[in-house]
Amino acid sequence: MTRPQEYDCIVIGAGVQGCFTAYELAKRGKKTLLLEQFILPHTRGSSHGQTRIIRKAYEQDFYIPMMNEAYQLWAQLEGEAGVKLYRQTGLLVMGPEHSQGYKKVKATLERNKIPMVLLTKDNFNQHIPNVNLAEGDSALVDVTAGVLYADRALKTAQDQFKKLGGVIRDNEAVTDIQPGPVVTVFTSAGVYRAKSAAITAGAWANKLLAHTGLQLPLEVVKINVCYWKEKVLGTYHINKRFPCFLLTEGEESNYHIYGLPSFEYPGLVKVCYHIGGKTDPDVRDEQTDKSDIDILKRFVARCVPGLVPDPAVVESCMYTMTPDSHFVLDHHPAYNNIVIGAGFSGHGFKLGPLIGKLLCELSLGEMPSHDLSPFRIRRFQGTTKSAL
Ligand SMILES: Cc1cc2nc3c(=O)[nH]c(=O)nc-3n(C[C@H](O)[C@H](O)[C@H](O)COP(=O)(O)OP(=O)(O)OC[C@H]3O[C@@H](n4cnc5c(N)ncnc54)[C@H](O)[C@@H]3O)c2cc1C
Ligand SMILES: O=C(O)[C@@H]1CCCC=N1
Repeated sequence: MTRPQEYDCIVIGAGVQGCFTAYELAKRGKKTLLLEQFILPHTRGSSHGQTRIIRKAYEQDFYIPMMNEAYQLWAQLEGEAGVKLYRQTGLLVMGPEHSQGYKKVKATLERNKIPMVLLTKDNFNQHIPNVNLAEGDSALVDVTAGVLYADRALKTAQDQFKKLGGVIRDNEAVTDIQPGPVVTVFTSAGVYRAKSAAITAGAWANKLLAHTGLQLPLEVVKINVCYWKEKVLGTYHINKRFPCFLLTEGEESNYHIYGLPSFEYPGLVKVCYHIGGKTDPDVRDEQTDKSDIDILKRFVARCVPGLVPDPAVVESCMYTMTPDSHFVLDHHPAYNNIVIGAGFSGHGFKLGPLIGKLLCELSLGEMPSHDLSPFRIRRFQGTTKSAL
């Protein structure tokens, strides 16, 4: 029998969080193995596709220092790799003026002195043509927000990791984890041992954690990623400075609608619903709920009149939700040398480089460089299942 290969750290799952965790560990000189169940690149998890929104418009203050550093880390990676990963578009935030969500986002931006433009009913269409602001809604623009080139970002993180000597083994599913002072990881193709392991398995987190006797209160949902055709080509194009947009709340569940300008597919604008039907990641496509598409059709017809109100393309992606929609970034409660990055709740991409840095710090037993109390497992007291 061949001896297990030895590493400083094994990262399980090569989505955005695993790629950046592995890259940070390699930057710190650690011999690192990144394991991925599918052949890379793939479209079965949560990190695929060409675009993601980056923004500071959050309801909670604690994301602001994290986002400040995330922007710096994205720029640093662009410089190191000589690749463009971010394009500024601004994010239009719309919602009823006195609603909780809208007020909270506006207050967070104001309190933290984030560049922002408040739009009025009268000047709204000068700035944002071809969009109907709903009756009673207010609007603001988070100026530094924009688009991240998601697939390109993943490839860049993987390439930089490999340049630093990191090893990626794809098409190799982890089948068991044996915790201990040295962690042993069994895959479909071999056995590996390391001083520490990072579990960044996205929608499969609980399946992996079951091997360590832990279950987190995570719910996996399938998101229908919808693209809508412009009636006149270019109306909502990124080059015409059409921004990303987000609805905080409003009539008919509008809280959950967001969009990006056209450019990734010619003539198509991405407009999606932030809620999906429950699914199992191994049989994602058995979830066929399309009730979100009816909500989106009505929104598009009413508020984005330059689009055909029927989706031209529908792709699939998954969110892994926590009960409070904040992430899990923590040590395993029973095994300090296993760290967990999970439950990114549909908004973790923009923070990928920082999450990689934080999981790396946790793996190395260092004090994390941001306050991780909102992301601790113990906040779920009573809802985690442990067989330990
Ligand atoms: C439609 C959509 C739109 C989004 N929009 C935004 C946005 O605008 N802005 C933003 O910031 N975020 C956004 N997000 C959220 C963001 O994309 C996710 O939070 C992020 O991609 C999660 O990354 P991850 O690495 O945790 O998961 P994943 O990308 O799913 O990575 C986990 C990996 O682990 C692998 N794996 C699992 N089990 C095993 C195993 N046993 N062995 C080996 N490998 C395994 C999987 O195959 C997978 O590749 C969006 C998500 C979706 C779906
Ligand atoms: O994280 C984000 O910025 C976006 C916003 C809307 C829903 C999904 N992700």
